[in-house]
Parts: sequence; C-alpha cells; structure tokens
Amino acid sequence: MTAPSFPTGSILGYPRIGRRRELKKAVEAFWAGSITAEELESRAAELRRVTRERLTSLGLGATDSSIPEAFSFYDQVLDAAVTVGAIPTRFESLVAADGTIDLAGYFTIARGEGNNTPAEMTKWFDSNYHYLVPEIGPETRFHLASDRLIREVAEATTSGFRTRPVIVGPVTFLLLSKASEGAPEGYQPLDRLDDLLPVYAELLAALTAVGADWVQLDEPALVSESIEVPRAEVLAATKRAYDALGAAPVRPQIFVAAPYGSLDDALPVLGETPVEAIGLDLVRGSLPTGFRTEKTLVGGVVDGHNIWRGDLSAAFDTLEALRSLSPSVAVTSSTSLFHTPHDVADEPLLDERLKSWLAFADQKVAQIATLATGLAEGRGAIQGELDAASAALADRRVAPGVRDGDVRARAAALTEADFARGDYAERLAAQEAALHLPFLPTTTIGSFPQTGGIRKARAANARGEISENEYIEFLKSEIKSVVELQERIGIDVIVHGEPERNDMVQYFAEHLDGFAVTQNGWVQSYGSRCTRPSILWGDVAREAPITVEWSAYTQSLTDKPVKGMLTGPVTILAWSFVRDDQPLGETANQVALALRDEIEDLEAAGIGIIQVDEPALRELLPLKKADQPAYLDWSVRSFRLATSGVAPKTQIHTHLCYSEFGVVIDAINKLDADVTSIEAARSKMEVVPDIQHSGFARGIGPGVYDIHSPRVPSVEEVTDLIEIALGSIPERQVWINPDCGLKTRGYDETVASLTNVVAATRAVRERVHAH
Ligand SMILES: Nc1nc2c(c(=O)[nH]1)N[C@@H](CNc1ccc(C(=O)N[C@@H](CCC(=O)N[C@@H](CCC(=O)N[C@@H](CCC(=O)O)C(=O)O)C(=O)O)C(=O)O)cc1)CN2
Ligand code: MET
Ligand SMILES: [Zn+2]
Repeated sequence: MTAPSFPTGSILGYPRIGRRRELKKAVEAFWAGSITAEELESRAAELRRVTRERLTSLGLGATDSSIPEAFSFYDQVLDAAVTVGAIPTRFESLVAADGTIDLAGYFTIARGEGNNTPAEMTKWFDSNYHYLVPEIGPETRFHLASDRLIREVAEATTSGFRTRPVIVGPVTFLLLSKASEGAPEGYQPLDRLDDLLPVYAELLAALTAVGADWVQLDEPALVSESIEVPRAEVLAATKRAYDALGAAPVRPQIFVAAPYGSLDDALPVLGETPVEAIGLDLVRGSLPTGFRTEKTLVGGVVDGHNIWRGDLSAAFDTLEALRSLSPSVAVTSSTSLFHTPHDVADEPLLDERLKSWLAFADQKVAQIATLATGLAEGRGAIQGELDAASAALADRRVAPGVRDGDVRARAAALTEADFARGDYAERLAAQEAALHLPFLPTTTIGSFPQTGGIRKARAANARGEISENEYIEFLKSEIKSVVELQERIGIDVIVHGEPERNDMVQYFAEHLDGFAVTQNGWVQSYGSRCTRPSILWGDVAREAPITVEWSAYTQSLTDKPVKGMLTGPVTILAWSFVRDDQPLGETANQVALALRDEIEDLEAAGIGIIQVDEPALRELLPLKKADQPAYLDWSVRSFRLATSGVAPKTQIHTHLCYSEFGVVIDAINKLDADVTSIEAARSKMEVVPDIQHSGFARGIGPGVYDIHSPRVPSVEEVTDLIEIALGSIPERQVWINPDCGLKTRGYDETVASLTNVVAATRAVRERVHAH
C-alpha cells in the first residue's frame, strides 16, 4: 500500500477562538466558576466540530489530512509543554499520580496562583500573539503526559474526518524554552533534545493508532536569527531530531512547517532527513535556489498574517516555480491563519469596495482551495478566480483615499530638522522649571481598570441605547474618580485612565483617515484576550484633535501635571493589518505626522507631559539580521517625527513592554524621549544593566511591579526593586511606575498596589535624603 500523499491544498492552522469568541467566553466562564470543566470541554468539542465542517464546506477535504487539528484552550506552546510533561516544579502539586494535569491545573500554569507566578509570556516571533515560555531544566522528566491531541484526532476520526494533528516541533519547543531556575551555568534547554525525542516518537505512534496519516510539526524557530543558540547547533539539532523521528517504527508521515520566514541553511538539512514534506513560507521568504528534493514541498503562498486578498495569480506563479524544485508540490498558508479574523462576511458595516480587497481566514481557505485546483488541473481551471483577484487588486490601486495628494506632499517636504528636538540639557532645565516634580517622580502607564461598567456603557452607546452626551458624561465621571484616586494615593504625574478607549490602537484608528475597523474581526492576542486589529488601507490623516478634550478636562481637575497619552506609529502599525503596497516606513511617517499634529494641539491646550507608547518596537524587529538596521532606522525616525514638534519645556515620555529589550536598547535611546518607562519587574530589573551600558542619559522608569497578575506587591518588594534601579542608574534619572497599564486589572488590587508603590517611593526618598 502506498502512503497517502500530502493534501494538495491545506492550511497550517485556523482561528481557535470562534467567530463570536465562543472559546473566550467559555474559558472565562470556567474561570469565574459559572461553568464546569465538563461544560467547557463540551463547548470546545462543539467548536472543533463546527470548524471541521466549516473548513470542509470551504473546500478542504474531510478525509485527506488537509484539515489541521490545531485547537488550544490557551496556547499551543503550553500545550506542547503539558503534552511532554514539562511542568515547572513550582506547579508540581497540580500533577496527578499518573503524571497528568487537569484543565484547572493547565490554566493555573498560564495564570499563576497565590505566590506561584505564572509561566512567562512573550511574543511569538514577530506577531502580536504571546506564548507561554516553557521552563526546562536537568530535573524536567519528559514523558507523554497528555493524550489531548490524540483524543482530538480520535474525535475527528469518529465523526468521519481524517485530520492532521499539529504540534510545536521538538527543536522549536526547546529553543523557545528557558532554563528553569537553578539550572547550572551554561545549561540550555536544547541539551535535553535526546531525552525529549522518545516522547515525540511515542506521541507519533499514538497518533497513528487513532488514524492520523500525517502529522504537522511546527518549526518556526528555524527561520529566526533571533535565537540565542548558535546556528550550527540549531542545524545539528534539527538533523538529529528529524533523523530520529523519521526512524520511529510507527508514525504518520511527517510534515515540517516553517512559518514566519525562509529556512535558508535549514532547508538542505531537513532535505537530508526522512521527513516526507516541508512547508515553506513563500510570502516572507523567496523561492530557495540550488535546492532539489523528492519530498513534497508545501508552498505557503497565501499570507496567514495579513488580510489582503492579494495577488492570487502571482501566488500561482510561485507554486509553478516551486515545481522546478520538487515533483510534488502542494499549497498552504504562509503561517497559521490564527492571526486573521474568521470571515469578511461577518462585517456588514465595512465598505463593500474595501471588502472586495480583503480575505480573512475563511476567504483564504477558499483561495487555497482554488490554488489547489489549479495545481491539479492547470491554470485554465482557475483563470476566472485569478482574474477576479487581479481586478480587485487593480481597483485597490486606484481607489480614492489610497493615495492622498496632501498627505504625500507633506511627507515629501520633510527635512532632517523635522526629526530632531533640541539639546537635552536645555530641555531638562526647561522641564524642571515648568513641572516642579519631586525626586523619584511617581506615575502610571496610562490605563486604569477597564471595568465591566465601562465596557457596557461603550457597548450601549454603540447600540444607540445611551446618547453620545450620556456616554461622554459617564466617561468624565470615570476620569474624575481616577484623578481623585491618584491624588489620594499621592501619585505625582496624573493620567486620565483611558476609559474612552476600547483599545490603544483601535481607538486611534477609529479617529484617523485611512483606517477601517471591524465589528467581529477578533484575533487572539494571548489566552482569552483578543484584539480587533484595524485595517490600514489608505493614506493616513487626522481630521480633528482626538485626545485633546479628554486631556484638557483632566488637567482642569488637578493642579498636578497631567500626562497626555498617545500610541506611537510603530505600535499602531504592528497591531493593525497594514497596507502591503508601500514600504512600512512610509506608512509609519504618515501616522507620525498625524500624531505630531495631535501632540502640538495637546501642548497648546496646556498639557506639559505627553507619552507616546511604543510597546511593539521590539515586536516588529525583523527575524533576519540583515533586515534589522533598516527597520530600526525607520521606526526610530517615525517616533522622532511624531515627537519633535514640541517646545523644550514639553516633556515627551515613551513606554515599552512585552518583550526583552536588550537588543533594541540603543534604538530606544535614539527615540530621544525625555522619559522612558519600560517593563522590568517581571524579570527582576534584568533590563537595568542594559540601560546603564547603553549610556541612557535621560529619564527612565523601570517598572516596579508586574501588572499581569492580580497579586499585590509588598512595600518591601517594591523598595528592593527601586534600590536595584538606583544601584545602576543615576538617581536623578529614575522614575517610579508599574510595568504597564492597568486596564486588565481590578480596582481593589490596583489601589492596594499603587499605595504600596507610593509608600516604597517615600521610604527610598527618605533614605536617600538622609545621606
Ligand atoms: N491591540 C493591542 N495589542 C496588544 C495590547 C493591547 O492593549 N492592544 N496589549 C498587549 C497584550 N495584549 C492584549 C490584548 C488584548 C487585551 C484585552 O483586554 N482585550 C479585551 C478586548 C478589548 C476591547 O476591544 N474591548 C472593546 C470590546 C469589549 C467587548 O467584548 N464588548 C462586549 C460587550 C461589552 C459588555 O456588555 O460587557 C462585546 O462586544 O460582546 C471595548 O472595550 O469596547 C478582551 O479580550 O476582552 C489586553 C492585552 C500586547 N498587544
Ligand atoms: C501595552 S502598553 C499599554 C500602554 C497604555 N498607555 C496603557 O496604559 O494601557
Ligand atoms: Zn505596556
């Protein structure tokens, strides 16, 4: 019997959250104790059933392994960790006698419990998705500890499907892991590869037993040059891993997928292992040269990370060119489709013309089905679809708003002077004279808790149940109470709390030309948290001030300085779906000019401190080293363009979080902000030496407590972190703030935490002044 061939058309993965965020709602209901684990399981099973049926109706085969079995309750990396038994020792009590962990325990690793901190969360390659970092040490005892994936494949088989199980591959799994606490110096998780592989082999055998013909092992770490392990070791591990899995006695055929970029020198290495199919990201990467194989090459020509309908004809050309590398070619998405929303058809309010240019996950599946037909039957069989996509693309090029003469003229007239503020010493003196801040000024990052009440009011306003005026009055009362709270606690620089914002990017997109926003375009960001990335489709311009009235109102309530709050150009791009018809740097400058006008208006309205958040600066850093300098150049320039229009006495802040910043610290310095707040508490101030070594001469606020969990930091803890910062950074530069905004927190823990932060700050002030 010959082995079943790889499906001609397939996808690497599909949104897991559900088209109406069913999974989010079920998971949060389980956390709240309002549904049982059984109920959560049955809702998840229903979601998987609906997904399989949907994918079949969109043109994927029900029984040819083209449908990925890629569900997750929280995160695919956590799933892999739990599958191989890699539970951090501090969670050992959650593990049952038979080595398994139940759903509640699984969520506890993700979210923490009491003094047990959750697994660290970090960005998944260059996306806005966050995974949980596994902790692997010499003590980790790998064993097949979860049969969840096996049961999901069996569930599919039972209902008449033959799906393709997906799991993070062993090399990527270990490369994304960190050494567990107490691991010896020089130890790295990849050292444990040989102990891990038998567990993967056992899993492959079990998947075969429940009917899997193919398994997909995701190895995106192979495309990244931001991995600390030397490349030669990564390649050697790849060879060893896939030689070993290839030799497993009972296994499905192996498909290694490498999304987010080109495999480069890892491709010939995989080519020499026994795996049967290799997936190439041909959206980010280009066609490999000088490589030929008998294995199936699966061309990822449909962009899984963006929402454009794109050039289908060019995608088909690429697939045909791929045929010169292998006699067996198939088509897939460049990445899992979980970065895109479900369905354009769920957006009745979007402009019809714009919609004709878009493809969300379901439209992309249909495109892949089309391309698969083309591969099987020739271009002629799909010429109609190719022509329709080309016509939509041509229409997009000439549509009004895509190119705006005024916006382009303004960008063309920029000179170097528009990208630079004056001398820092002069700025500092002017700011000290204007602001009268105490030593170790305290502030927060901007948002205060987004309560159910705020969300309800916004939803009611959107449905027309409360008037615009009522909504504004409600928001003002929110702001008033947030200001009073900060004054009561004793915070020095006041924020308004951002109650008017559904999201720090979407809010600005709703107020700028060139953007569209969706109603149901939810994409998972981490766990149950989702965002609706905006669609940046045209030239960007600001019609009217956006935040000025809110900030001016806030300033009218207090004698303390109020900090205006904006989102920076890089972050607005990173968390939107951005036009792909011009360089990102050009688009960033358009956003920067709109923000520059907003900043000047804030200044004119008497706002003396303005924060421009750039939490995504590190996220967009290209995975390939050769692409990084150009990125760092345009990203820094766009921030400077936005912020260089103000007088020396106006203090510009920026804020960064959600990443390790060591590699971009020089770029952060070049932003030339007067004050930079940066996430630091979660890593116990690891970033502080980097800041010191980069010669940061301006204000710096390393976060003094982690806002990702409801845990209230003690005064002592915060005091210790402040002292660590003071040990490396000149004391006049130090600011005191949390790691990030408070929008996901509740009020009880927020008040308690900020009170302790102020108490710790006062204690340190006294200690320093006593000297
Ligand atoms: N875009 C973006 N990316 C980011 C971040 C960020 O803040 N924004 N932060 C970092 C971490 N990522 C995060 C991503 C999402 C959330 C988050 O809190 N998301 C919320 C949704 C936020 C939102 O859009 N809220 C809307 C819509 C809320 C909603 O669900 N409304 C209900 C109705 C309201 C009700 O009756 O309760 C509905 O539509 O059904 C609003 O407030 O208006 C969630 O998943 O719950 C937090 C952090 C990195 N990436
Ligand atoms: C993810 S960075 C968040 C910054 C924003 N100003 C806030 O406080 O929520
Ligand atoms: Zn932040």
